[in-house]
Amino acid sequence: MTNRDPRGGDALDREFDEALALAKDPASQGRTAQDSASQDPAQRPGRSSGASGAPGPRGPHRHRPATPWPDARAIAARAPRTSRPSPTTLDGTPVARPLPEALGHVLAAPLTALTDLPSFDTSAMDGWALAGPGPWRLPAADQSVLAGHAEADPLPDGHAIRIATGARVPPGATAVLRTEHGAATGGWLYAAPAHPVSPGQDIRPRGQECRSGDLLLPAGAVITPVILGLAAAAGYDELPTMARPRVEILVLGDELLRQGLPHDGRIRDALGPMLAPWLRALGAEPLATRRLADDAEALYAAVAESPADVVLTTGGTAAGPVDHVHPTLRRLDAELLVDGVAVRPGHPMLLARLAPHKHLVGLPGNPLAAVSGLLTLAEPLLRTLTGRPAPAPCPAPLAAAVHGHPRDTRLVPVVFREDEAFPLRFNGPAMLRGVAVADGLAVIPPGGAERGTEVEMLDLPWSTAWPGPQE
Ligand SMILES: Nc1nc2c(c(=O)[nH]1)N[C@H]1C(S)=C(S)[C@@H](COP(=O)(O)OP(=O)(O)OC[C@H]3O[C@@H](n4cnc5c(N)ncnc54)[C@H](O)[C@@H]3O)O[C@H]1N2
Ligand code: MOO
Repeated sequence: MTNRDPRGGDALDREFDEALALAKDPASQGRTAQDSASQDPAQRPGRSSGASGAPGPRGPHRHRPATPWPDARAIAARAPRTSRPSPTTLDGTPVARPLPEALGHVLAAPLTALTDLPSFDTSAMDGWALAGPGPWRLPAADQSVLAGHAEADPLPDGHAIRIATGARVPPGATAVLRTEHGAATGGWLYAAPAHPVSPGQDIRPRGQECRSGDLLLPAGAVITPVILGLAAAAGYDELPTMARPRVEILVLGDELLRQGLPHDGRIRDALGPMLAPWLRALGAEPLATRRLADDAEALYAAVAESPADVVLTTGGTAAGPVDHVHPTLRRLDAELLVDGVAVRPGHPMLLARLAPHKHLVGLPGNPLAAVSGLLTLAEPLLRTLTGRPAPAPCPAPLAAAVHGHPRDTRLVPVVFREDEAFPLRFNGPAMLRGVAVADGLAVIPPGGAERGTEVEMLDLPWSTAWPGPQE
């Protein structure tokens, strides 16, 4: 929202530089934001969650005590658990989806095999099914056992018959001889001397991969194309999936244009196009992306009336004259679970409970700060709501030293090359240029990290399937 304090993202950099200077000043060493706030009662919270100890939505922002970044993520991941009857689906009922529609959803129940796989003894190669030691007598007519046909007649000892890959092996057959390893002459089949036949060779026995009832996948697996294939092979026509949390995106700001070039102090909305597909990749169902003017009443009505499980706002989180998110939350008597996070960029981000089953994530307006809020608060919240497991930590060594903030965690876009994470330029709070080419975001602890230090990495979810049509 442009018509307020014009500090914006550059102010962060100034604040950051000031903070670095402060950190070098021995007189200020060790004085934290928490300390500053505890000396100033005006900074203390209004209504806030006991879970987080996060401050309320009042007061200026510069020295507001912020929730440490790891705690903020943990609070977001826990938030739905305290208010939902079941951790599996939004109302506890799985949604059955036909296989073609199940891609990218989360399995709501373990996937158990409905059949043996293979479901019959099958030939692994094109060649001959044979019984006992050779040579083997071939049928008078040119007969073959083909895939997809009923079981062939039993094969007597000393006999062979042509067989195709995937065909049912006739009863009595003891092995399959590959076409290239045998010779048929004068009604007899001979194995090449270099390829003597061993019992069971090139027969896939029934149940080799699984028996009916075997556990193939646990509940909580994200359904990939391969899982669709496995489920079909195992006899499924539809899969039980978790209900997806519905998300409504409210993009705030009079200055935002939906098309064309920036002009007259107005800029393009960079978040509207990004958020719905990103949220879909995180397993949510975006209901709508609404652009709202800087109007307190419009925001109040939109949040109060939203049918979504999660309302996601962008902009308006700070302390400017048209930053309406905090006043709106106060008016709705929302419970602030996180109000400001000790992370750069993105520190004004917030998480509130509007009702037992309805949460609001407030992302800052600066685009990289919004990405930071998405990964810090929306991702763990949606992970719990969708029943997805927490990603396994995958730290990587930094290919270069990264300056840290004295108190706050930093999230820095990186690319991976030869097992090292290379920090990218263009990582300012208002910039998407770095993160657009990034493989992930490095989590830089307060104080920074030297070259070679292993730091946590946040994955970008582009490898995840995208359920449903794109907006
Ligand atoms: N007095 C203070 N001012 C600010 C603080 C603070 O602590 N005290 N924090 C700064 C930080 S850090 C950030 S981040 C921003 C967050 O501001 P808001 O969430 O209120 O966002 P806006 O003011 O609406 O916008 C900030 C900036 O981002 C641009 N913007 C907004 N929406 C979009 C969009 N959809 N696409 C592209 N760009 C967008 C907007 O034009 C502004 O330039 O507050 C600082 N101020
Ligand atoms: O500067 Mo703010 O950190 O962009 O979140």
